[in-house]
Amino acid sequence: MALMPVTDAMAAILAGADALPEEMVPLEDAFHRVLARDIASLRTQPPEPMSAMDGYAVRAADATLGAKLRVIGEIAAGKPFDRPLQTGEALRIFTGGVLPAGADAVVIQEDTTRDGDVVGINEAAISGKHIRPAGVDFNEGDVLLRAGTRLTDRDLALAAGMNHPSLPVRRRPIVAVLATGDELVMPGAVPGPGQIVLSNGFALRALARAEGAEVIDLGIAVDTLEATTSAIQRAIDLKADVLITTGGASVGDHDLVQQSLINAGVEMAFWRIAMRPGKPMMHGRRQDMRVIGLPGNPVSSYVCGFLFMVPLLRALSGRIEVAHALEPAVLGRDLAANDQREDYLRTRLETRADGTVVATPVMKQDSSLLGNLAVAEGLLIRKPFAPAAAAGDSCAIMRLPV
Ligand SMILES: Nc1nc2c(c(=O)[nH]1)N[C@H]1C(S)=C(S)[C@@H](COP(=O)(O)OP(=O)(O)OC[C@H]3O[C@@H](n4cnc5c(N)ncnc54)[C@H](O)[C@@H]3O)O[C@H]1N2
Ligand code: MOO
Repeated sequence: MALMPVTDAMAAILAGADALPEEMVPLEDAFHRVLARDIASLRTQPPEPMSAMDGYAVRAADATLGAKLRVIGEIAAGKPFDRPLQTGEALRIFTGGVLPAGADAVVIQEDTTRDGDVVGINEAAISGKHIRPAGVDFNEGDVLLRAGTRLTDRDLALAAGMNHPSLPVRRRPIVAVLATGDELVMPGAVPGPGQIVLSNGFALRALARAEGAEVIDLGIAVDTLEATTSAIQRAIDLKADVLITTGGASVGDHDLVQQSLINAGVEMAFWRIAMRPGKPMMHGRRQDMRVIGLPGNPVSSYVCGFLFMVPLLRALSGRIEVAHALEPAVLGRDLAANDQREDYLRTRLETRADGTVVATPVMKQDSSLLGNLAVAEGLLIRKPFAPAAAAGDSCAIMRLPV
């Protein structure tokens, strides 16, 4: 059977992956959530011209070097003055105070000498200086946050400034993660003969959480059709949007995931892709639940989770950009010609003084090597049948999360 190209696999996984429904959340809970709609400002900021400094509001034409102006009152932030400034007058003003009508400049207090209700001007005023005009930040109706944005800390401050106490965001995708394999024990246990410690789920759940997902750990299913099918049924009962399985994806007698998925009513879309690591990956759907069946090898499961699960979660979250960014780099060592599988090499990255990124793939690329995966800062992509390449040749990389 021909292996499915990586781009076709990605397209199949993303087909129809529309954004989940929207919900309103208080601003305090909106960090890193994805906006469901464009957000327009409910107010103009600042609403009126305001002083940027502590000093004196003046008419620039009056406040020439050596001028003496009569101080007629005081303006603090939130306490405007109720009459316009006349010729020869000044108003004591503080940062954030509303500039009075008639005034067109602020002289900072360091450039003045105060004597009773008279202020001496030691530095001529310049019209407009130290004034923040109304709307200099934004105006009512300005759309400053776009649907599909993953809200940063600064976005929350902006939304607050625009007077939004809550924001419409997309529901978080629910991701259920199931490990399969008789040989698996949890970290901290004493493994029996031939047993190994489960590692895949930890990276995959962290990856999903970092994309804003709500995560359910379905634990470990032993290698029987009954145990695997009933764990898959739990994901269905818990209304998972995405089910991630690891292991049991290949052709061995104990690789039961595909049959268990079919038994649980999942319609399979593909099995086996032209990719290394990750060849036995599979994908299917049961109504709204999407399934990505990842290989058991720890590196294969992580690389495929990074490559396919992350964009799927971004699409379900309504993000504008779902694909991982590709960056240009140069090879740090020679590479042999590639075969028919698109290769995702675990690579160290180093940035030279001139900004060039040098990608040096780790020497051992076996898909069981957790140590080499942990030291890798990126993945170097080699197209199927790429010819041999030499150190210094250009290449393309994706950065792994930090
Ligand atoms: N005859 C063939 N054999 C294999 C092929 C093939 O095409 N023909 N493909 C190989 C490739 S490529 C991969 S990748 C693996 C994947 O196989 P499975 O998805 O069936 O994975 P398992 O056999 O269940 O496990 C593989 C390996 O990974 C360990 N494992 C499993 N789950 C976890 C976990 N949660 N945490 C840590 N380690 C885990 C498991 O103990 C095995 O050592 O198949 C090749 N074989
Ligand atoms: O393709 Mo498998 O994922 O290399 O070990």
